[in-house]
Amino acid sequence: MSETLLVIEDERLLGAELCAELASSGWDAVQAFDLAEAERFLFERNLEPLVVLSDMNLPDGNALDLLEKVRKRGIGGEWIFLTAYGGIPESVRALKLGAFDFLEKPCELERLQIVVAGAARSAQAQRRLSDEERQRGNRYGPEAFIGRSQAAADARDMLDRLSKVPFSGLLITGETGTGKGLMARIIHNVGPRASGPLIEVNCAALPRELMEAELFGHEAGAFTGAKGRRRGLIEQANGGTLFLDELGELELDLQAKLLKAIEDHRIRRVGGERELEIDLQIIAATNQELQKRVADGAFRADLYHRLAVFRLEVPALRDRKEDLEDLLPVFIKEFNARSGQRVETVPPSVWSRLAAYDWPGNVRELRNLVERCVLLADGPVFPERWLYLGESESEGRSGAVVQDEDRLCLPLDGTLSLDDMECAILAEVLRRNAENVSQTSRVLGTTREKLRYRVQKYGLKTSD
Ligand SMILES: Nc1ncnc2c1ncn2[C@@H]1O[C@H](COP(=O)(O)OP(=O)(O)OP(=O)(O)O)[C@@H](O)[C@H]1O
Repeated sequence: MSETLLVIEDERLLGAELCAELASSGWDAVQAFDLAEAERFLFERNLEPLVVLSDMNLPDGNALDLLEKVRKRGIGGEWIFLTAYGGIPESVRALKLGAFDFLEKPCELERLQIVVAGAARSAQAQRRLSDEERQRGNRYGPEAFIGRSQAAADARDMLDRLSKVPFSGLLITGETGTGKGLMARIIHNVGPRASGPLIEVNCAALPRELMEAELFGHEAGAFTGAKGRRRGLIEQANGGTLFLDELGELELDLQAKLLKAIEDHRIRRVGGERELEIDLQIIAATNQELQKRVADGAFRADLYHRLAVFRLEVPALRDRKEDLEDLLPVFIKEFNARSGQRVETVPPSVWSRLAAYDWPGNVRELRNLVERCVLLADGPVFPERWLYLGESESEGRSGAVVQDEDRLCLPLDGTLSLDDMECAILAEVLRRNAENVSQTSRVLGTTREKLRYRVQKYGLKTSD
């Protein structure tokens, strides 16, 4: 896929010649005529060039000042300076700022190509390193999917197998909070694409009109508000993995575009003319019965079959409660380490209440519960009073959630997690609007998609 190279040159003819020469060797060359324009490309339009080829002295200042700003913002890419005068003091400053090389004007085209190719290799290596660094914190293998149940063991076995085969599509199904996202991260991290990026997208979190540009990217002016060119998430995931969470929420026309991208290994940015080659694996997750949506015509059968060649089904926690015995100590350890607490023992009464509960929010709910209890513990014993398990116990808690006709008061004393608060607010607003999703989303100033996602996440009741 062609990478972007920014030429900053006020001599229009020279700039155009350089762009043409570099475009002939596959670069997507973009020209800025002064520093202000270059700054807009870099800071407002997120151009992300791999290489910048810049004149040193421009009508509105010295390019080293721009390079300094770029470095301060942590923007990568290699810079090559074109200079006729490049005095020693400037060269020293340029090298301190990490300039890649200098080219004297007028420069030979052959030398230009050699220096630019070297800069591109160096910038690509830097990109890989920073991607790896970003992901190092969460590198894990199949053993990170904890649980002693047969279902958890089968899942680990499948994760291991899948990470060894070069699949292009995989579908993970399961209720909210069962660990679908965790599985996707494991497969990426132990598979052959681990050194590439892992890009996660929640298809329910964005309104339809933004989703297409998010996924496929756009060219400048492709639609009202499209300020500059933007690489889409599919393009960003090139060489790695694209994780599409809540795939069932993707609109039908975008499903068709996605299928085409998977089959042709090509995409076109919104408003773009050129096709860009892509090479990535797609992991999709859904907590809906996708087959039923296919039967209802709400989900394309061809995309479903393309992705469901490999399928992983994660059972609900209530169907593998023996996993609690492994999950609970791990989460306690995690939150002890984070908070400096030292919770060590779990009383039998707590164990029996956890085992009797049916966990509608699955492992996520358990993790949130452990976070709350560890943070609020007064000593080494896991505190039973902060369990708040399910509806029967939420009455104790709802004493704290005060309601009257037009307001809802939530305690800020740590007894409710952010998720608990969001759930309480949504449940109450839904109740006041006859459980109607459209009406409730209007009242809350959000989209139906976003609301529906949260309704499913918290298992709330609606009239739909
Ligand atoms: N078997 C497991 N072992 C360890 N941690 C787990 C396990 N299953 C889930 N988790 C943890 O529980 C939390 C919720 O999991 P995750 O986000 O992967 O669920 P999900 O199925 O993708 O949910 P959603 O459908 O709502 O996106 C995460 O913090 C995850 O790391």
